[in-house]
Amino acid sequence: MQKDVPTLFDWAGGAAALNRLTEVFYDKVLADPVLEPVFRHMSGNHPAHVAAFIGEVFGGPKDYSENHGGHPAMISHHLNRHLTEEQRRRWIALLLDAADEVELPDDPEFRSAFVAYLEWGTRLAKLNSQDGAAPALHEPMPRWGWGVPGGPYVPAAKS
Ligand code: HEM
Repeated sequence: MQKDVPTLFDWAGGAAALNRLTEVFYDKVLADPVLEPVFRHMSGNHPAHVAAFIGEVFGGPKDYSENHGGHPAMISHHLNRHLTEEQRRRWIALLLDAADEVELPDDPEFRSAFVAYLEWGTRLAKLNSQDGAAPALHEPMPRWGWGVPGGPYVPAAKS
């Protein structure tokens, strides 16, 4: 096991990198025929709030919990939105395009953890957006880690 494994937040490049990611992402969203109608009325702070949420999940500062209502607020934003599978998939596809564009780390270990979180989070958002969904609002903030790889890519030492 590696010593001093960075958080996903630090490895991604911290708040500046995640803010760049969501800025580029929501520009794509607003130019996308599938997602534009869903996000047409979002506030100008939406990209920064999503960056803060993901940052906290990835082990960064508790900005979303302390300043934006925490996990219950995030869940509530998705209630009754009736998100479709097509919208969910497009959301992930555009976020991964944005990740490449802003040059988030592309090591297999980081991208594996990143995609695993996005799959989990977007599927929950879709479930919670359907009629009759009754999500537990007081679940703690999720915390995402490296999973099986255990840490970022480390090149093999030359012998
Ligand atoms: C990991 C997955 C996701 C995360 C972490 C996430 C996070 C968030 C957060 C933090 C907010 C509140 C923003 C604010 O405070 O202004 C929000 C709102 C929202 N999210 Fe998500 N979300 C995810 C997936 C999705 C998906 C897949 C969709 C649709 C395809 C979606 C649609 C929305 C909408 C429509 C809002 C409200 C926008 C508005 O205020 O007009 N989310 N999301």
